[in-house]
Amino acid sequence: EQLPPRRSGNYQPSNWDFDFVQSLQNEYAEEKYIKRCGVLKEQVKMLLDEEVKPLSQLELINDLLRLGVSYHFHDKIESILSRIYQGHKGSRNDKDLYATALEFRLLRQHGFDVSQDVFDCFKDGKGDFKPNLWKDTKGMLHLYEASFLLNEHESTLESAREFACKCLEKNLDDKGIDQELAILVQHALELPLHWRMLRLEAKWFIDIYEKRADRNPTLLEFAKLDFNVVQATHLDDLKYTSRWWKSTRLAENLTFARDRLVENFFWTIGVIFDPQHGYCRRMSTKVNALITTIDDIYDVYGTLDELKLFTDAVERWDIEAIDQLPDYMKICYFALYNYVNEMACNAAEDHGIHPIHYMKKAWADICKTYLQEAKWYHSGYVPTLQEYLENAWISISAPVILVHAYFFVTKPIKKEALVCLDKYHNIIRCSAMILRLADDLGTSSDELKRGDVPKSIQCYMNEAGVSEEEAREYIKYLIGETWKRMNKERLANSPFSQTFIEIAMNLGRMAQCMYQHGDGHGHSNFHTKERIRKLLFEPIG
Ligand SMILES: CC1(C)[C@@H]2CC[C@@]1(C)[C@@H](OP(=O)([O-])OP(=O)([O-])[O-])C2
Ligand SMILES: [Mg+2]
Ligand SMILES: [Mg+2]
Ligand SMILES: [Mg+2]
Ligand SMILES: [Mg+2]
Ligand SMILES: [Mg+2]
Repeated sequence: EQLPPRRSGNYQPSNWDFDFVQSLQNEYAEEKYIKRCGVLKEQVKMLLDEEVKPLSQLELINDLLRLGVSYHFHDKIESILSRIYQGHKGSRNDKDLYATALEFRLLRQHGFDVSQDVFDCFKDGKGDFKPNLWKDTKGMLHLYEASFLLNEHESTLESAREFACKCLEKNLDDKGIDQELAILVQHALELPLHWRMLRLEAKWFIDIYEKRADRNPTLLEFAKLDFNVVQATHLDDLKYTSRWWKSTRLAENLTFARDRLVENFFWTIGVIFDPQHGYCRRMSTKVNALITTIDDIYDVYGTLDELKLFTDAVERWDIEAIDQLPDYMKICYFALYNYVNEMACNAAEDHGIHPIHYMKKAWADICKTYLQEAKWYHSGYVPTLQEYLENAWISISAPVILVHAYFFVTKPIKKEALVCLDKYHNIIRCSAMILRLADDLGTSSDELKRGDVPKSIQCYMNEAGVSEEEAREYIKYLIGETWKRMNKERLANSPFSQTFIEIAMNLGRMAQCMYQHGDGHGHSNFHTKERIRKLLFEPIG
């Protein structure tokens, strides 16, 4: 019978074509720069050794973190923070607000479970923060940033965030505010440091640091050179994935789907920028590209009957299932089956653990949630927010992304971690929820225009009878609530490595960055193009 007209995502062709990507050059891969970087790194290491005052040590560590070079000194930073943590544990806090907040944030950020009670000395008899603190803009700024490291039920940090927000917004209006501080305050109020994409933050902060009167010239040169050397590594990874994407021929055969190789790679920069993890970026880009294509088959192009066939084929994970599929699905299923099996083989270890079980389960799980959304769409059913989210934290693809990333960065694989992968451990659920909520804030307007399942915003509007503006505020509130749970996961003794936990948290950060100004992925907008140019195509001068 006459097929219903297929929807379209009205997606534009890719901003960057294959030849452009392959033509990109970056001189910072040359030996002379690598050597210079090594010399500067040793000099910066001595800076760390020479600092003896705890506050100076913390300030230097904070600069290293924000400049994006702390990954070079991970062990040294850990030992300095551990000594500070042990030294101040249980003793009465005699530092000013700025030092207290800076120490609290750095310790929590590195997994030290320092208590929120360190802030009690800044509260009055009624338990509120002392009003005379609001003039201390620098202290307020660091209290604000520290408050985002809170776990659930930490009321002191909740009130710290509210108090600091109010004071900082008021101080911004104050003509007398120090201009350098005002820039830091504006940046913080836009998005707290804890939620920011690390590479973008490094690029931004290097510019700020360059203008600081107390900058250390060696550290500045090192930060700029390291940023460029890392960028050269990323460019090699991008070129590899671009050749792979062309070889799949998915973009030319499935023209209804998003052709977003560079954006799919850009996600991996946000997830894991460390130069040594190029393999993870290359493989994760393949996963992202497959997800993007399959997501569009379910969201845009497939009829319900076709989608049931595809879902069944993925659940069976059997190349024979390809015969039951329509031609356009055959191409995609063949690519999924081959590339995932290939990645599983490469990740397989000798002690009899084969990743394919976990990888194919993740794909079956996501396709089932995709099918559920398609059924809701085609029946016109509007789920409650709860019903929608129980399905959508999986359909946003974070479990697929993180299960695969686990095998790309973990050697040897730990058996107890595999159980946590299989049942999607909390750190995966929190990361997925943040990605979902941020994605809906950024993409749901366009998705609804072309036709898609009602997203979290629309489900909440329908259920609570509120305006879109109020629903969006509520979704942002839920992102904040989810971060509290994710912060706790960092401190809990999880079966996962710090690297994997950072990957999960960075996926949430990347989502908030990608969708900060609307849909940065599908209709890659000005901000995404700018960010990709700054991070991937343009060395720091
Ligand atoms: C990498 C991703 C997070 C994943 C594939 C592309 C995305 C940007 C997003 O695409 P979207 O169509 O917005 O997902 P959904 O809303 O259809 O679940 C889902
Ligand atoms: Mg296209
Ligand atoms: Mg592209
Ligand atoms: Mg979609
Ligand atoms: Mg979808
Ligand atoms: Mg979306």
